[in-house]
Amino acid sequence: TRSTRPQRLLKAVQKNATRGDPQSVISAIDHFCRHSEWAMNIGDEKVVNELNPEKVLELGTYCGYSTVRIARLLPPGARLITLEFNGDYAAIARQVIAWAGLEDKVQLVEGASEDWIPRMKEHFGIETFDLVFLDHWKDRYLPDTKLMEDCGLLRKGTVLLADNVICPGVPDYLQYVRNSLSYKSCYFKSHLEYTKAEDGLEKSVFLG
Ligand SMILES: O=c1[nH]cnc2c(O)c(F)c(-c3ccc(F)cc3)c(-c3ccc(F)cc3)c12
Ligand SMILES: [Mg+2]
Repeated sequence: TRSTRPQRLLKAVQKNATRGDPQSVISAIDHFCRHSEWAMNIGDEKVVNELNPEKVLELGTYCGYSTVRIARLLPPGARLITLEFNGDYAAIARQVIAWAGLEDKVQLVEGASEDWIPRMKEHFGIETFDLVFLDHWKDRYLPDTKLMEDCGLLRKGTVLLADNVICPGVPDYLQYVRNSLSYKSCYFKSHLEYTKAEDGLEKSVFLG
């Protein structure tokens, strides 16, 4: 049967990127998405870099592109936990992360965010996160944010970074973080990855 897009993306990484070189993995995926097939990676334009997180949670791994983008910048000892619901995506992402040589910094967990968020403390020994990147399913952004609050995983200063707040859009989440007294929120206008359509990131700091 015909290969899947994630499988073709992985082949492009293994063909064009250097093992152990995260930047070459990112460039290979960007090239694949610009010149071969669009894929829902956050892309090379939507960027927020002034953060220095030690403990990062990523909701939605897909093929591991943003995982590599974030993990390559983590200092020794810092950790990124990434949750992926789709087993096929998770299998590809594991190989992309390994090709980048970042498996020591990244823990990829296959399963539903709502099942794993309540288990972060007892299963991973994580008290609170410094950064949460929301890039999974638009209908889960708000409930998972409330669940993280209820599980005590957010501390004063934790940054929530949400992709696709315009396209496809997450109106209920935006309304919440922009109107809640518990968040300081701001919008980073950009474009839908590899296209001219508007999209952007919402950065929301939890105030405790
Ligand atoms: O679902 C997503 N999760 C995370 N990031 C995403 C992302 O960065 C995207 F650009 C898109 C997107 C947006 C526009 C479009 F035309 C196609 C896909 C999606 C998405 C939206 C609706 C779906 F039915 C399927 C995929 C996602
Ligand atoms: Mg996205």
